[in-house]
Amino acid sequence: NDSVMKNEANPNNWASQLGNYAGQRYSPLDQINTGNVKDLQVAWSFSTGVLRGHEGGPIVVGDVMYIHTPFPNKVFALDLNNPGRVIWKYESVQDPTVIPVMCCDTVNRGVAVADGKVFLAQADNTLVALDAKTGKELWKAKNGDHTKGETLTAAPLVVKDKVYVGISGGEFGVRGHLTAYDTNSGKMVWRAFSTGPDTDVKIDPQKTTMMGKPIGQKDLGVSTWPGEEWKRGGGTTWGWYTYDPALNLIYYGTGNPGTWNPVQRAVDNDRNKSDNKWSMTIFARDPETGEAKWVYQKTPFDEWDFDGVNENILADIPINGQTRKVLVNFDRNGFAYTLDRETGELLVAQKFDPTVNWATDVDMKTGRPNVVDKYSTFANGEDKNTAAVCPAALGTKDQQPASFSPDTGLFYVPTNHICMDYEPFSVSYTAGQAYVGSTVSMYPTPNSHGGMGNFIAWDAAAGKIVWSRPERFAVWSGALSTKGGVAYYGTLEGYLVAVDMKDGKELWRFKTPSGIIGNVNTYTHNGKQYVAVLSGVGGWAGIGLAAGLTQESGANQWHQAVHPGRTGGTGVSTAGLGAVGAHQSLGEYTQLGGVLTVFHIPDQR
Ligand SMILES: O=C(O)c1cc(C(=O)O)c2c(n1)C(=O)C(=O)c1cc(C(=O)O)[nH]c1-2
Repeated sequence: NDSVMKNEANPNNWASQLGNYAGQRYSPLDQINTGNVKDLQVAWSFSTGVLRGHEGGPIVVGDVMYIHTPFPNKVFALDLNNPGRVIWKYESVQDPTVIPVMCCDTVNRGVAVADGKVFLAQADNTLVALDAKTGKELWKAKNGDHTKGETLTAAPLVVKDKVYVGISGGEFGVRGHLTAYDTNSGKMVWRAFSTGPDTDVKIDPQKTTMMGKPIGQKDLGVSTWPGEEWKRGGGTTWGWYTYDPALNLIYYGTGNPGTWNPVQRAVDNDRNKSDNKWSMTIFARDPETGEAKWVYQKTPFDEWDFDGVNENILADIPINGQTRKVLVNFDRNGFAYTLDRETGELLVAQKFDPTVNWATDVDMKTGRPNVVDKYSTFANGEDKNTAAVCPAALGTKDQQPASFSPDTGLFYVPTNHICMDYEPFSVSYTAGQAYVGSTVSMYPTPNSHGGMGNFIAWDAAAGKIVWSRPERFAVWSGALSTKGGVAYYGTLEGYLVAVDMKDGKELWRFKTPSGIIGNVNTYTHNGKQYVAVLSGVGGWAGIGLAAGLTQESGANQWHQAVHPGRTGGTGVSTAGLGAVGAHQSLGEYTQLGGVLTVFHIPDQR
């Protein structure tokens, strides 16, 4: 899209959620740098008036900043010439019965701005286009049905004359898809499913490649599932989407394969027949037609809820002395993958946390993980209670997007440091009811630094951690790297932290009003650089606070919701699908509340 490219090319803007089509979350601004970041102070702040988890971040185009909230998905256009003045406000009317079918808090990862329009994907599956000047509704499209467990949380992507949206609901047996709508009319142009026959998935087995070769076999999206399980096969698309204009390919990943109980997804009780394709898969698709150019499945036959939806960051980096056009993915499963983004060739697959134990490594010939039996939750055709799997279902990284700096050639990655006990059980499918089929409890990685997060620098050519900073809680906020040599991230306690990109040394921190699960952005206004972030604790990591699950009673209520008919299990430790136990003490550090905070160096210009 010409307007997106033009806005992104101007470093005064922060034009899209991930900063640019490549998803790099890097800014060439350097007024705020390693020498002066210690002088950063609050310039202004703005309350969104909404509680619960604030993901995503502010978009800045020219003199206007656009921010959004979790359900009910308000959007504000703010005047930067009169900081915080509301130019317009959009507030949808949504059926609140959408809230209980959102698995991991009522989050929204932000709006897209293109062609004078603001695109918002509402929780209730409405995709709406607003006039960027006035906030008036231009059109609406219906992308799903929450009574079947379908919701929207992901940020839309605009390429040329189409806007792309995914779908959430993997925990409700939703069948995932990515859908393209015409930006002018809101008419659906194509929809590509994640499971099912090749025609639905837009795979041509003779042309679409996997590990460099045509897939060959037909309809693997059906045959790798027992019976009709693919119809409730998850593979939802609630993460981030990136785009390479030169190759004309869009990239995104698919989530967990429906129920978390692997037995119900096994063909003939044989894991080797049960890849559950195309869940947990990176897709490279033609944006015009949706046809899949290549695919790569990271976790075939998932047994741990390692959704493969994390952002695919596009970068050109030297590998073995040759500059390669790569895609780098920090997966929930704890492996960081470097692939050739034109062909899907797997170049590097290494753990980005050494404590990851469910697989020893990735076979570079087949691209498949070598699973450690002890941590499998499936054995001899039966489900198996398994303790001390690392990472937990929260993943070594979840939705929190990483950053790539072309200056250092390194990736700056917010990570989790949490393990789990996993107890699968049989669950029957009812549309609109949770289809989880596992009790999970989570806790800090044992025998480690005691905390539940790390912020790391990663070399994607070597597959190695360059430096790592331990954090008390999961680092659930998106990172920013800058030409000024400073990287930023937020913590669940609410600190915005600035570190030296060279060695990870802390340069500055500030406690914002609530825990940060939003993404840090930067822009300039009237020639001066600002850093901005949304606070508002929540998301899956903060679900205990967001949904009031820290009390035993609340915990059991949630437990009952996802495990109807069962008793409270071990109470608080398994609540919120296991996330509450891990982050039990979060309430000692922060409370709910959505606030935008904008920082500057006061005496700069
Ligand atoms: O399977 C799904 O459809 C689905 C959706 C979402 C979502 O839309 O937020 C999450 C997850 N799964 C999930 O597995 C997960 O870890 C998660 C974390 C978060 C969050 O915002 O903190 N959302 C989601």
